[in-house]
Amino acid sequence: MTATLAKATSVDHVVRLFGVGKSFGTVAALDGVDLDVRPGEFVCLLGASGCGKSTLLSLVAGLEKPTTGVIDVHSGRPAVVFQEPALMPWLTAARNVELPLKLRGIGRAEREERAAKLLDLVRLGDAARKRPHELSGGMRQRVALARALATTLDDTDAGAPLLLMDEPFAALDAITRDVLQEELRRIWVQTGTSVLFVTHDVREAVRLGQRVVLLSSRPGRVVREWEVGDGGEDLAQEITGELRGVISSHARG
Ligand SMILES: Nc1ncnc2c1ncn2[C@@H]1O[C@H](COP(=O)(O)OP(=O)(O)OP(=O)(O)O)[C@@H](O)[C@H]1O
Repeated sequence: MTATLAKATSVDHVVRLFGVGKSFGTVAALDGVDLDVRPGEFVCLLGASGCGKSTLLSLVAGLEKPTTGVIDVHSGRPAVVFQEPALMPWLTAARNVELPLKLRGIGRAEREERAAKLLDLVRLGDAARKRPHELSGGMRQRVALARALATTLDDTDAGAPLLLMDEPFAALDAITRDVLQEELRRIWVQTGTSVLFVTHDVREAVRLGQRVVLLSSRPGRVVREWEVGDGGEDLAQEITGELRGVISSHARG
C-alpha cells in the first residue's frame, strides 16, 4: 500500500483498490476487488455478514496488508469509527477528542480549541466535561465521531480527510440510529470529508451513500454498484433483491 501525501484536489481518488485480494490461511476473504472513493464522496459498502467488509476497511486503514493487488490511499490520516466507540473511560469527552491531537504534538490551547469546535459540530458542546459513563450510547458515538474528525481533518497539507466507518450505528436503538444518520449526512456536507461506510443495512446505505457498492461473500468481490441520486424506496428494493440473490447463491455454494 502506498499512502501518498498528496492533496485530494490534485487526484481523482482518495482511495483506489486495484485487483485487491486478502486471504487468511486457506480462507479467501477478498478477491479481485476494484474500488475507488473520490474526494468528498460518500460510498457505502454493503454485504452479508462475513463477506469481507471489515477486512476491506482494515486494508484501507493500513491495519492489514493485501495478499494481492494494490491499494492507493491519498489521505494523510484516515480515521476509523467502529461499532463500539472505544473511548478512554477516565477521560472527559473533550479530552478523548483531544487525544489524537495530543499524540501529534499539538499544544494544549490549540487542542482545546479544536476539540471544542468538533464537539459543537457533533452537537455535544454541553457535554464536553462529561466522562463516557455519563453519556448515552448515541452521545458516546458522537464523541467517537468527533475524535475521528480530529484525527483526519487537518489544517496542514497532509492530504484529504477520510472517514472509514465500520457499522458505526449498528449497536444503537432505531431512533438514535435515525438521528445519527441525519447528523452524519450534515457533518459530511459541512466538512467535505470522504467517507467509506460499511453496513449490512440496505436502507442505511441508500439513505447515506452517494454510491452503494455490493460485495459478494467468500470471497468478497464487487458484484454491482449504484449511484443513489434520488432513487429512494425503489432503489432500496432493487438492492435488497440483489443482496438476497448474493446470499442465496452463497448458501448454495
Ligand atoms: N484475522 C483473521 N483471521 C482469520 N480469518 C479472518 C480474519 N479476519 C477475517 N477473517 C475471515 O474473513 C472473512 C471476512 O471477514 P470480515 O470480518 O471482513 O467480514 P464482514 O463482512 O465484516 O463480516 P460481519 O458483517 O459479520 O462483521 C470471514 O470469513 C472471516 O472469518
